[in-house]
Amino acid sequence: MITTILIALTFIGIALLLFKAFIQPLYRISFYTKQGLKQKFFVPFLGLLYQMIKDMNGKQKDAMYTLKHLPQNIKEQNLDGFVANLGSTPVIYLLDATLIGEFLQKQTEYYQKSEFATKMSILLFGKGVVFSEGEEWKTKRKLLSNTFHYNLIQDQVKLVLNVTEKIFEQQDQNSVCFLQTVEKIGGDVGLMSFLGADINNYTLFGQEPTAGINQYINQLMSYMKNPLTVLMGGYLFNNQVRGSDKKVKQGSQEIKNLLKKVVLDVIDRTKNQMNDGKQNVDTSIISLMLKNGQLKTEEEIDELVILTLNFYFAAKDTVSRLVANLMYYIGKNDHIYNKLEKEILSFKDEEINIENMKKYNYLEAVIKESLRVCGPSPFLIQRTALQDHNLGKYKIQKGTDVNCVFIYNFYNEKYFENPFEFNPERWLDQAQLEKIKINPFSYLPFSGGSRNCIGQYFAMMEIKAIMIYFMRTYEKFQIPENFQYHIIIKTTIETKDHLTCSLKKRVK
Ligand code: HEM
Repeated sequence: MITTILIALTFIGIALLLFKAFIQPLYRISFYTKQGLKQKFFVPFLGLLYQMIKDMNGKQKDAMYTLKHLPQNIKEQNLDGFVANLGSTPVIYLLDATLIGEFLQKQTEYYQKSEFATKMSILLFGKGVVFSEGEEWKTKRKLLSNTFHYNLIQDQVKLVLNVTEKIFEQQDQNSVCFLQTVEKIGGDVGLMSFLGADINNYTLFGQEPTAGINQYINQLMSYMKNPLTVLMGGYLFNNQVRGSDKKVKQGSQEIKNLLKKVVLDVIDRTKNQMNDGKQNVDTSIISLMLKNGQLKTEEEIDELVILTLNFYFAAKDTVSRLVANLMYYIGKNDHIYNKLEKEILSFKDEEINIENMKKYNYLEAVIKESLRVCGPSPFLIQRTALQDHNLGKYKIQKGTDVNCVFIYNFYNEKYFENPFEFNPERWLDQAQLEKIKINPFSYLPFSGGSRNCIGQYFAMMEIKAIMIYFMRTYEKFQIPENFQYHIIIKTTIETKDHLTCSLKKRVK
């Protein structure tokens, strides 16, 4: 009897698995193939992710290899998009720039960030602005936009330069890891500009906070990769079943506790300064919120802690990946390095401020080219359709996931001549610029529409300040011969080994 029940249960289990792995996703995908979208990269449960993992671990050593090479095949050059799966959900990957543009305009009305992409982050760190939707997102975005006003960014250049100098000085000059150094700069600058606080006056897990957070992220990444975690979604975490579930939760709580301490200290300091009649003591969000009569309740303070975390990760991870990759490309292309060095040194006696930064045309071109070739955001955080609607000529069903594959256009001959070449000149050449401008949605390293990157101007200023400081301070570095440029996916796109070089200061 028991054997019969067991056999029956096994059959039901297998049938359910086959249904979830093949029948349901393929049936839902057929709704889109019938409308003319190609089915690509269908793999039970993993979909396109499988191709990226294969590219990352295969001889290509580049998680983005297939997506970058898609438009090389002439038949694939003018695709609207393709449909794959993630779990049993169909995912439409938009390729055509005009369709991407339309999606970005419609994103807040018809979509929200997918549960798959956001669930764990929300459980650990809350929503903040990045994972909020609807009215809640609008309120937070409006509040944050105050801190990104042009005048405020202008005031932050000095802060970025001071932090950059301090952190480069702290490194062992015989072995400077660009990614880790800029991660520290990005994180510190993010918190100082946002909160007006120096996080280095505190400790986390018995070490300096940036190191503590990095240690936690590594632990979190192995936790997320665990097959049981993947299979059970948030269930194990919610019920705190394993030791690792508890450890991951405790870690996130300690990070939040640390930031709450920082926030409370800054609130006290700012209130005291305000009472002393020092108006506009600083331009941090805390001053702005206090002036607006906010930050009176525990809830408001907790929400600010979460916003701070959003900010910290957005500022730390993106800018550091970009600068580390930029260093690799200029390091291996002498003519580009020399031209950049010449431009930066030609202004070496001028103050570094936002106005003077406008003169560095070649630097701007190098950054734009880095964002194209090796930027940290080749696509969006996945979205889920909230209702049936039309996108271009396609009918999109509620529950379908959609993503924009920006990198497809970055590597498309239609917009970028010789797209595999790292060529900053293209951003200074009128004919090539015309080609890029054929479609305003072909180049969106910071995304577009109302949910574009709120920190994009801040990021550009920060990258410029770091690069100007670096080139004024150090002589040309050599990329170690054994360095492998192996692109992987972690929290964003980064290299497996981190470029680490010996640096020599210029003689003044
Ligand atoms: C090279 C640097 C950066 C790149 C390439 C970049 C790119 C992006 C992209 C593509 C998005 C849209 C994500 C999505 O909707 O799925 C985004 C959103 C966001 N970024 Fe950035 N980012 C950079 C730096 C920064 C910095 C320095 C900050 C803060 C100081 C920041 C703060 C944010 C925030 C808060 C959002 C969410 C906006 C919202 O949902 O309304 N980013 N970023």
